[in-house]
Amino acid sequence: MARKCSCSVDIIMVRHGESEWNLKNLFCGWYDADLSESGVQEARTAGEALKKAGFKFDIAYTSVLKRAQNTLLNILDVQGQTDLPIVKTWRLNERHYGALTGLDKLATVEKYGEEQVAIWRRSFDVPPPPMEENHQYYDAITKNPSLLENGPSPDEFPKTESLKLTIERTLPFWNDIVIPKLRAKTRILIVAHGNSLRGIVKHLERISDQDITTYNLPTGIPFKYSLDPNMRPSAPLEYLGEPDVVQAAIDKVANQTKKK
Ligand SMILES: O=C(OP(=O)(O)O)[C@H](O)COP(=O)(O)O
Repeated sequence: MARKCSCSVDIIMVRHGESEWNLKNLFCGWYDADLSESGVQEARTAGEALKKAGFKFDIAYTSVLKRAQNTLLNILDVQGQTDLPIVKTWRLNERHYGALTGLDKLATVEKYGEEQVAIWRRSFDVPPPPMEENHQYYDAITKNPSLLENGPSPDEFPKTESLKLTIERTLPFWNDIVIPKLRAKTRILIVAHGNSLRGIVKHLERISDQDITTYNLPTGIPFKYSLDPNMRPSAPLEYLGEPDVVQAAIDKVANQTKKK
C-alpha cells in the first residue's frame, strides 16, 4: 500500500486590525497610524481564533509599521506565544499611497470621481501621484525611526506604489525568506497589510491583473494556505472566521469609497 504523504505545509496570514486611519477612512500607506480600539479587539479576537484552532508558530514576520506590529503582539498575547521570534521587514509594508496619503477617501471621490479613485486604489499597475517633499506627511514618513532602522535604502525608498510595484518588493521576501523556511517545515505567522497581502494572495492564487481589482481582504481575520511541495496552494485561502462575518468585513473595505 502506498504511504500517505503529509507533504503540505500551512501558513497563516492576517491583515492588521482596524487602524485609527482606517476608522477615519483616510488613505494610510506608509504613515505609521496605530490601531484603533476596535483594531486591538480585532487582533485579540484573531488571537483567540488561532488559539482555538490550536495553531502554534516558530516565527512571525511583520512590517515596520506599528499597526501590524501591535496586531501581532495582541495576537501572541492571547494565543500564548509572547516569546515568539519576530522579524520586521519593510517588504511587508502597506503599499506607499503617494500623494493620496492622509486624504479622506470619500472626499477624494468627490474631488476626482469614483472611476479615478478606483484606478488609484485598486488598479494593478497605476500608482497614485507621487508624494513630494512638501507633502504634509513627507517628514513623518521619511524620518520615521522605524523606517530609518529597518526600511529600504534611500534609492529604494518609494514616493508612491501601485500594487505591481508593491508585489515587486514583497516577492523577494516571499521567495528568499518564507519559501526556504516553509520547506524546512517552519510554522510561520505573517501579520501585514491590505495591499502587501493582496500581492501575496495574487501571486499564490495566480489571480489575474483584472480580477485582483475587485479583491479585498478584511482587517483582523486570519487566513490559512496549505501549500503543496511546489509551494502552490491546492485551494483558495481559508478564513478562520464565520463566513457571514468574513463577508461583512470584506464588504466594509470594498465600500470605503461609497457614499453611505
Ligand atoms: O493603509 C492602508 O491599508 P492598511 O490599513 O491595510 O495598512 C490603506 O489605506 C488601505 O486602503 P485601501 O483599502 O483603500 O487600499
